[in-house]
Amino acid sequence: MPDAAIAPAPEGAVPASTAASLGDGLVVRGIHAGYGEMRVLHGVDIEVAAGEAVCLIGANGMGKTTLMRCLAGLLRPYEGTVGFAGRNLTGLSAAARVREGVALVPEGRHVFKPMTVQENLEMGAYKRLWPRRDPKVAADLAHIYEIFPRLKERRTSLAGTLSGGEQQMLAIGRALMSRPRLLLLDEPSMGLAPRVVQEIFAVIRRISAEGLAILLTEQNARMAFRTVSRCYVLSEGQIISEGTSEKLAADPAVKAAYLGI
Ligand SMILES: Nc1ncnc2c1ncn2[C@@H]1O[C@H](COP(=O)(O)OP(=O)(O)OP(=O)(O)O)[C@@H](O)[C@H]1O
Repeated sequence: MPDAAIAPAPEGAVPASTAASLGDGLVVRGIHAGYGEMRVLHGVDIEVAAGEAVCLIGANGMGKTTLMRCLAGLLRPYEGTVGFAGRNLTGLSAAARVREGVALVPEGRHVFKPMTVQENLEMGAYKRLWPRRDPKVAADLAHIYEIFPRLKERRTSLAGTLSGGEQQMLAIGRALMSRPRLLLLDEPSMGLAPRVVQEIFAVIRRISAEGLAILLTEQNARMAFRTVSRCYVLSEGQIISEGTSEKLAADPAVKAAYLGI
């Protein structure tokens, strides 16, 4: 995982007026990104206001994960800017973005399998454990165990022995331990049974109601519409539609492509 600082952003790349108008939110402008010659994103603009829950809907391979990696600082875009809470994050490393309040729950979970559940959660708070232990870490751990009682039961188990749903809960809990102001969730329903997906989305609704801004990606539009207020539709690396969940859920093209109706 690249952790070194990536190229510094051009001065003032996120216009102050735009950043100010979004207050504490996320402002993404003109992101072009890909992998060498393989161009995936072609000028993506999105916004998430403070405390808002937004979904990026898209089928397989449309570039959702590529955008999330650009937002989290794991992939350097060819062009474009990422602003959050009025600050330009474009040139910052992934670790620096965590310090700015942006946490990613990656696609495929990526929990630390040889470590226990509790050790995984503490890893999410590593910036608060060293050089001096933040006394609030214990209270945050208790809060995560209250949200996910199953993780409390399994706190001494190795993460590699958890089910897929439990690993997803752990990945979310680990991200929350950094006390983010924006949570990026990349396809939290992937590979999970419908009952477990319901459980995960109930938690996402709860943490959203507690005031955390959320940007999630999903192929599962039905569940997303019930969870977020606004959505963007990403197709072949471009935003082709956006609006309230209500509006998009009623759009015949969206229904046909993402709801199978
Ligand atoms: N490391 C990589 N190197 C080269 N191409 C990649 C890499 N990662 C992804 N791609 C390609 O980039 C395109 C977009 O992939 P991305 O993972 O962003 O899509 P996605 O919308 O998240 O889809 P999925 O739901 O399958 O994860 C795909 O064609 C994919 O094959």
